[in-house]
Amino acid sequence: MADVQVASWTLVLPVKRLTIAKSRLADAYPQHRPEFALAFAIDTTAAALATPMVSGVVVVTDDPTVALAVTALGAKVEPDVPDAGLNEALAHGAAVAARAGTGVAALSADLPALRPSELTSALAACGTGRSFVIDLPGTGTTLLAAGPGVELDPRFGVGSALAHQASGAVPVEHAGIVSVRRDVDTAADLAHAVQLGVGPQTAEVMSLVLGGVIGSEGLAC
Ligand SMILES: Nc1nc2c(ncn2[C@@H]2O[C@H](COP(=O)(O)OP(=O)(O)OP(=O)(O)O)[C@@H](O)[C@H]2O)c(=O)[nH]1
Ligand SMILES: C=C(OP(=O)(O)O)C(=O)O
Repeated sequence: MADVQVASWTLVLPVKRLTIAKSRLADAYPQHRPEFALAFAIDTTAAALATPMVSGVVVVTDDPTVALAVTALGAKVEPDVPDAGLNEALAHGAAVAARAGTGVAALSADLPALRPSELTSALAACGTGRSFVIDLPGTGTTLLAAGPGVELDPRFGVGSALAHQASGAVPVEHAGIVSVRRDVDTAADLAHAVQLGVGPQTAEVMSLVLGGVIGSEGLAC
């Protein structure tokens, strides 16, 4: 737990257009890749909104299906910055989120196993400055937090764990927050998330896949 805790957080979740999202799942799940991307975003948003320390969620997306689904859950939607990429989208979302006067944290929207209790632990470990959670592979970032009034300064992308550390953000203790660290990029990541226990939308798409034509798409390990 951080020495001085931030009581309330507004989270910023980025979601690409479903037509292009989760391209690394395309080989294993050619028919259900967009459905998985949508399901991950919904399950992540729902878990974030069910976390007591989270007072609001801003989803940055240009995708109308995602926008409709997350609005129904209670999230606010902000449009993407055209052709600017992930960090610009997050910086824009963070500027909007900061109006709440809370801490602001960017959270990957591909955490289908996310548990509110573990997100609570991760946020409780974030200080009043900038903190981040390293993904399970150990090189990326799943959460970047900034206390009230502190600029988020997101540096997501390949090697973002090192980039965030080099920019002065403090890594959060790993123990007990596996669901916050389990982002799903590949079929093997998805198999691991299923083992941890995924949210209802992802479970439903998975059962569609498993009930489909055996051999055309399957649970890769
Ligand atoms: N709004 C927005 N979200 C983005 C953008 N780029 C990535 N994201 C989201 O950021 C999160 C992490 O991105 P990636 O893991 O690279 O996801 P992805 O780009 O869908 O996956 P790949 O196509 O396999 O690289 C996912 O929730 C993406 O939807 C962007 O330019 N704008
Ligand atoms: C965007 C990131 O990675 P990935 O594409 O693996 O989700 C990151 O870890 O900063």
